[in-house]
Amino acid sequence: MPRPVPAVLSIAGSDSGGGAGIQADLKAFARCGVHGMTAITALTAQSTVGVTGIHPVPGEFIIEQVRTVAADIGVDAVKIGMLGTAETVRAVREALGHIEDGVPIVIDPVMVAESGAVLLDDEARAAIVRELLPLATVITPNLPEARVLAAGAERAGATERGRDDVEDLARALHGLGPANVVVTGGHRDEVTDVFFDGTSVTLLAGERHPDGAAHGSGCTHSSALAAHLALGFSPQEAARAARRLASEAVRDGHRSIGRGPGPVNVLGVAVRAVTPDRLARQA
Ligand SMILES: Nc1ncnc2c1ncn2[C@@H]1O[C@H](COP(=O)(O)OP(=O)(O)OP(=O)(O)O)[C@@H](O)[C@H]1O
Ligand SMILES: Cc1ncc(COP(=O)(O)O)c(N)n1
Repeated sequence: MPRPVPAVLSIAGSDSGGGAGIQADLKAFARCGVHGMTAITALTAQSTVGVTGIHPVPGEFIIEQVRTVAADIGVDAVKIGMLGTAETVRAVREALGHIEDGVPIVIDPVMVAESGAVLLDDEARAAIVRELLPLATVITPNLPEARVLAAGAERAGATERGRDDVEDLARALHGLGPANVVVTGGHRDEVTDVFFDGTSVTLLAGERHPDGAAHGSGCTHSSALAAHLALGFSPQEAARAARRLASEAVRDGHRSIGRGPGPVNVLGVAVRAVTPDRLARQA
């Protein structure tokens, strides 16, 4: 029987502070109207201020999480976030073997948390480039992540271009194998996402919300993008929708939750908490 709504799988880390990682992914999936599922790669003890510990999930158990949901529910799109170690990258590569060919895969090459904590070691970065990027329908690095990945591409002789032009970065990253590249704009003044499909560059512009809260913006963006692919949108349409949703989530973000960069709020536009006071006023 066909699924009543698409089912989207996040293979990513847990943020105990609830701002990024799988916690952000599930909220973004709910906002997009798809059924969200998770295969957790690592537990982080994390707040808005920093990460005090990382507990990787054994590779075999990452594979088991994916195999179990794929066998029963099925998967219409995959989003891959924090991986952390090369062993995890290899396990995720193997886990993808349990998902049908042709299912869209969105990879957000998470390297550093908004708070500055390092979430990916050097060996894992090389493994992502080698084992996962060629399988991606879309990759969604932010500007610093794009620079790091493109530097690897230059060493491999894939590009001779200047590294600081964002369009050139997107082209260089396309050379690493993904079908489409979005370099997200959160780290640039004009906050324009740059989309490249191997033929042409499209600039995805929108409003900038300098006073918003952006912890989890990248996770929200890549999950919304995967959800829109599962809903049948083209990669470019999905990237445009994801940019809009992430931007609204930053605008509605909670700056006063925690002492560091506050979490995005992707459900803020749609949901109002019912408090005893509000309920009494309505009665
Ligand atoms: N201040 C902002 N105003 C509007 N949109 C924003 C803002 N900051 C980020 N975005 C949007 O959010 C999405 C994620 O971009 P960003 O570059 O922040 O990702 P990221 O750095 O990977 O996020 P994270 O901080 O979660 O790792 C993009 O579509 C981007 O345009
Ligand atoms: C588990 C996990 N995954 C991803 C991020 C990146 O998100 P951000 O850069 O917004 O902190 C994070 N902080 N934690």
